[in-house]
Amino acid sequence: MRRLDTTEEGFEAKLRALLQRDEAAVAGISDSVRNIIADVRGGGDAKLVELTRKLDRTDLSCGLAVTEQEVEQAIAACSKEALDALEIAARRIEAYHDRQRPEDRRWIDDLGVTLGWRWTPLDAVGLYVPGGTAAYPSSVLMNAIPAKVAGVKRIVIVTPAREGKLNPLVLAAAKRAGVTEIYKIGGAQAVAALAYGTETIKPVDKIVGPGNAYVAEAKRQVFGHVGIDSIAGPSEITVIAEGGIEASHIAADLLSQTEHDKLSQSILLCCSEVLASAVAKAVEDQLAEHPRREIAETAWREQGAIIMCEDLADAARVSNIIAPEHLELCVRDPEALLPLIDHAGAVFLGRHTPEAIGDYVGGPSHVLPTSRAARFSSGLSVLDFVKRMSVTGCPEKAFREIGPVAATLAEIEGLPSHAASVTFRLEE
Ligand SMILES: NC(=O)c1ccc[n+]([C@@H]2O[C@H](COP(=O)([O-])OP(=O)(O)OC[C@H]3O[C@@H](n4cnc5c(N)ncnc54)[C@H](O)[C@@H]3O)[C@@H](O)[C@H]2O)c1
Ligand SMILES: N[C@H](CO)Cc1c[nH]c[nH+]1
Ligand SMILES: [Zn+2]
Repeated sequence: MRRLDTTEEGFEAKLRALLQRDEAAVAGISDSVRNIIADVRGGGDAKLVELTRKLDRTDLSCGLAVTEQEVEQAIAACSKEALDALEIAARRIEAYHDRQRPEDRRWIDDLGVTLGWRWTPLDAVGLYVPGGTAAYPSSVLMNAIPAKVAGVKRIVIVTPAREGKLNPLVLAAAKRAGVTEIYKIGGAQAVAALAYGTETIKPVDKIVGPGNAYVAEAKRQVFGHVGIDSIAGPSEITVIAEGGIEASHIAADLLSQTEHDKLSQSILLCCSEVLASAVAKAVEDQLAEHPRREIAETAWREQGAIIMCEDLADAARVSNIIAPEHLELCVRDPEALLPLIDHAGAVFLGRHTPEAIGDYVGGPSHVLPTSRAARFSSGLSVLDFVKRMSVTGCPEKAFREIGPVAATLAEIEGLPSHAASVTFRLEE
């Protein structure tokens, strides 16, 4: 873990170096991801079976797809408590995303031209649900519900089966959210299969969802051939905390994201030395007992940081440079600080809103931009699953008014058929 102070010399350069984390990691894996994608394009199902045997120790020679019977058996194996929790989360996520449906617009301008736009859903989307070191039923809901609300008809999940097993609640969540196909594949090979198709898996139009560095890099590489959402890679959290907040709570919040991945990043911004030291100690105490210690400790030691700031406004300034996936405002008056925050995937207000609420049950999707992508992109939403088509309609009178403008500009651009398509009609 690094200790920094915003008043020290060269602070911004040191901060930017700290944030450079997965560029370095990606540099090491981008060639192997490229090879995996090429292999799957050339080798189809057989290559998927071979790579899954090697990387996930799972034999898929009997089939890649999860059957309806497997889904029903999985649901029967889930406890009532788990299914009830899933249902409450699903309803809250649906209610939030229902409000995100964009509206069509139509109007007639001064010249009588009909103008507007229509939103239409994508035909087929692929949702990546991580499954390497943990199972993520919550990510099924957070990916699939926005797609369903948008009206996507074909919703395909890929998720790795660790040693042949899928978490039953992952399948229950897929059924609850209206997923149409599920394949037991993960990593870059799953992204390649969704993008280019295989004998069994028809290609999709867009691939969304979080995953580790292999998944994030594969999405980057297939972008253009298919659409993608943001790059939602190894999880991150920044906490702005004020003195007086319980240190063990903040420590748990920081570890809640380092426990995802060795490449995860947790950063505390605070103005109190007493709090900074108490949180550092509480993190060590919690790590000592941590069931995922190797992952959480590596991420905290390699990428974690405590940054001393002059005041809350200074902390907000630093947070905007970090542009974290998740930002907790653990302060007495979070609403007063919120207007100073410009870049974060999701913001959590006040000490009773730990980030884990957002991971499971708050309502917004937890699929969020990482690695500073919150500077230019947003978390997954209904808008990721729809497109906007513009609409223009000229009655003859309006055509005769604006047609000559089009013809003039077409002539200037040296495009005679463009001009003719207008002038022929004007001469009618
Ligand atoms: N940003 C978000 O919205 C968000 C949400 C949930 C989870 N996450 C992140 O998702 C990630 C989940 O990671 P995970 O590893 O548990 O699951 P994962 O499903 O993302 O990755 C597992 C796959 O990685 C591939 N892989 C692993 N090692 C490989 C190697 N050496 N060569 C080639 N391929 C390899 C394998 O194919 C395996 O199936 C974490 O980084 C977590 O922080 C992010
Ligand atoms: N924090 C993750 C997004 O970075 C989402 C998640 C799912 N389960 C637990 N956490
Ligand atoms: Zn999480």
